[in-house]
Amino acid sequence: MTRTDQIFADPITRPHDFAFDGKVAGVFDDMVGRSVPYYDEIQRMTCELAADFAQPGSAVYDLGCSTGTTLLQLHPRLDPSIRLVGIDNSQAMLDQAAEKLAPIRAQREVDLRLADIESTGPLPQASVVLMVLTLQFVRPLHRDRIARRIFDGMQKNGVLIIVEKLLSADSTLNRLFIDHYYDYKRRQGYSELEISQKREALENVLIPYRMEENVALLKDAGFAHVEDFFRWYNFSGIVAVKK
Ligand SMILES: Nc1ncnc2c1ncn2[C@@H]1O[C@H](C[S@+](CC[C@H]([NH3+])C(=O)[O-])CC(=O)[O-])[C@@H](O)[C@H]1O
Ligand SMILES: O=C(O)C(=O)Cc1ccccc1
Repeated sequence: MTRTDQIFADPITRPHDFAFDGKVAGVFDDMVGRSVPYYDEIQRMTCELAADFAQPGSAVYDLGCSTGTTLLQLHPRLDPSIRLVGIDNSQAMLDQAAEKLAPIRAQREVDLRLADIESTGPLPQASVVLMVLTLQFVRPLHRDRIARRIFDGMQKNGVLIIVEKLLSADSTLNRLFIDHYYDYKRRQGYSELEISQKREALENVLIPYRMEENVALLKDAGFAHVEDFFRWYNFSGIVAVKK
């Protein structure tokens, strides 16, 4: 059961970096639903595309699976021979995911693993790998290696789907996109204090790339075709196909 996000509602006396701890995990579905424009539609599109490319007998990996929202929505669209693997480095998130995914475990193999994406090994039998709002939390130094490792282990005709917050290459547009994004947060009921305290907490941990940097990252890793399938100001969805 998810509660309303009040994490940044009161003044914070000792500022600290944003962490996916127990407090955040308990309100995460409300937080992400009110903080990411078109979150439900992004989930739907991600699941549609994942189902298009998921091959029977293969595995679908969700890196940074959080509370298991994507895996749960994916389940009814996939052949029962397909194994679901959720990876996250927050035990509190995985506890929420285990609860949410319990009902489907009788029908399919679901593996939830506590691991750091920056140091996990190859992902065997992957036809689809998802990173929905996760790559942006990986330290830039590690992003190339992770993309290459995902590509190397992936089956032919497989896909990597990433959803990312973006930086605009143009400073004026960048400011305007962020202004419109904060207007969106206000419409979702977040106060000025909540918006500014969360911005500060995320500053060193959520590091957005420009669209061109993400495309180059995926192409350099080996993906033959890279295409954006979603865009709302500074949020994007990108699908990368291995031929
Ligand atoms: N190095 C890492 N290794 C493993 N997990 C990590 C790492 N860094 C961050 N995470 C995990 O990645 C997730 C990012 S949230 C994903 C939303 C979800 N995909 C959704 O579609 O609802 C995005 C957001 O909150 O904006 C968190 O659960 C972290 O614990
Ligand atoms: O709130 C933000 O600024 C975001 O980019 C989305 C988000 C959602 C949940 C946790 C961290 C960031």
